[in-house]
Amino acid sequence: MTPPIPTTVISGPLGAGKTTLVNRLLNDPGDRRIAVLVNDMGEVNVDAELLSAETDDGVIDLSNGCICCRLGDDLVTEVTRLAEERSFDYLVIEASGISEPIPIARTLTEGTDGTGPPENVRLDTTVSVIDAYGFWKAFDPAESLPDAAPAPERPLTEVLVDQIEFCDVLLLNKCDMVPDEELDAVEAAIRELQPRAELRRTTYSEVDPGAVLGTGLFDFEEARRRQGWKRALAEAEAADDSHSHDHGDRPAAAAHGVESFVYRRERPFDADHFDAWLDEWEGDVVRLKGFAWIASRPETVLGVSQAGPAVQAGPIGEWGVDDPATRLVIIGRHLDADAITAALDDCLADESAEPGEAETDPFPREA
Ligand SMILES: Nc1nc2c(ncn2[C@@H]2O[C@H](COP(=O)(O)OP(=O)(O)OP(=O)(O)O)[C@@H](O)[C@H]2O)c(=O)[nH]1
Repeated sequence: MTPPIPTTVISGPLGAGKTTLVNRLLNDPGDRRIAVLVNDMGEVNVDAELLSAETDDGVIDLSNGCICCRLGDDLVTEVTRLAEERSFDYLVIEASGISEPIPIARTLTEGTDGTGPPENVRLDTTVSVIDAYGFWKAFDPAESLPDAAPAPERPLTEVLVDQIEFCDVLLLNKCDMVPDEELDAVEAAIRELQPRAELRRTTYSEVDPGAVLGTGLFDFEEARRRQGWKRALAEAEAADDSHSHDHGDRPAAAAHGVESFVYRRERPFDADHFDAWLDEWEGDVVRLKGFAWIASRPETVLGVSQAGPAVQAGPIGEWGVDDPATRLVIIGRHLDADAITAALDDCLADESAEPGEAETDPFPREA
């Protein structure tokens, strides 16, 4: 059997420099023959046109939908067809700026409901291109985010956080537009969200093709484990402990006002108060994730995930063997950890209150 074709998936927010990177790869593929599958949201695939203007062939257009959701089956069909043609030996997929990388990786490794996984491709590397210049703006409540998001329930900040957290290689692009000091701050924040990926600072996505093609860095099992709540929290807590006891390499983050801490309490929240607190986001929390214990549903583990202003919270299981306890990792810039801790403490349920169902239950809540 012929070996499966290695594939790199490139994600990143709108305008970050993905097409610029793909053009570079097409122009300088080394000894590889590359095909590029481009996903754009509009009916006309602008990216495919920009690319095909520079190269004659090898660019395949998958438009008018998002490959991370609606076009999953099309993605499998198309990569299978391409791989069968064998007129190339490396596949690059450029996702649209609003595509979430996890469903794409899942489609390529597990298939969709309608299809099995494409057998003749192998996910080799996931790359995220992040715009250093636009980074803080995505979290700034004063900035109006582009309202291009086709799925209002999935705000772009949340997609951006996914793109940062789920990648093997992260290109921090547009470094020419940002002073070094500010770049250090952006990099420190990204490192809090994504400690593992190979991070490179780039201008016009200039990178050695070997850094993003054929790296062999994608590890499906590892990627799946990373998505798990327990593991994510355990790692964040370990990092938080090392933070307080041994400063390690974290002064860089602290020096730029980027920090993270873990809020732990063995007392449940009042559901309405906690829900109201989640609404009061003031722009300093970049990311919050973890488990919450809610008085109105004492058996239920409430998973909480906030990316910038976007909050999701809903039941993710029962406490079972674990003693119920709230543990939230909070990452942000210029955070006032004491004030946040005090505000969260104000949301704790009255100790004399009897646990039981609330009349109105604010959870689950979607972003
Ligand atoms: N100054 C500067 N401009 C850049 C850099 N990288 C890309 N650009 C420009 O930013 C714009 C967007 O770049 P693209 O490569 O099209 O971005 P994209 O991520 O493919 O954008 P979408 O397809 O809309 O999601 C273009 O005008 C690029 O020339 C960079 O490092 N510095």
